[in-house]
Amino acid sequence: MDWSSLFSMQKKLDSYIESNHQLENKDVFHDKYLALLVELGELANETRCFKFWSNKPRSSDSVVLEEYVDGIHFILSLGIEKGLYYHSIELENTSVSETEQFNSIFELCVKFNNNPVQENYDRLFYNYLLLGQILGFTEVDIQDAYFKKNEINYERQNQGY
Ligand SMILES: O=c1ccn([C@H]2C[C@H](O)[C@@H](COP(=O)(O)O)O2)c(=O)[nH]1
Repeated sequence: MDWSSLFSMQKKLDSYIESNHQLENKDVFHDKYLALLVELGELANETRCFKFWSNKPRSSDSVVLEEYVDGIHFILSLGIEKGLYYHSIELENTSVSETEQFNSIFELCVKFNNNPVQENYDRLFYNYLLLGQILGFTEVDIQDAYFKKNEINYERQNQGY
């Protein structure tokens, strides 16, 4: 799957948001890093994968997918901040649980924040895509949902969000 169109869409959205908030000269890497951690928490909450104490069902696939692509936005955006790009490689089949994968991704986020180099970015991006696969989404599902959410993000900016 080719991610280049998403990288260029994200670059345009980020520039639009930054100019809308007069942030062109501010380094927002650390805000975006925290935003990604928050999105990961929100996504885990929608899946309820770790809530062994509750019988309530998880949110619908469409709600989980929308939350998932918020994370894609911030991962793309963090790469763009550092001039990094993800070259797609085929995902392995895995029997790792959702909880284990979330915990790995939190760790990979910390590593990338401490040392934002290509190798750490590739591992973070790859493992986030693997999480998508574990959650049952295809890369086409993910890209389609990204396109929709990207448009919603423009609408929100135009409505004074
Ligand atoms: O510089 C930015 C800031 C925000 N978003 C997008 C990513 C998510 O889709 C959405 C998150 O916004 P909240 O719903 O969490 O406010 O905003 C970007 O793409 N780039």
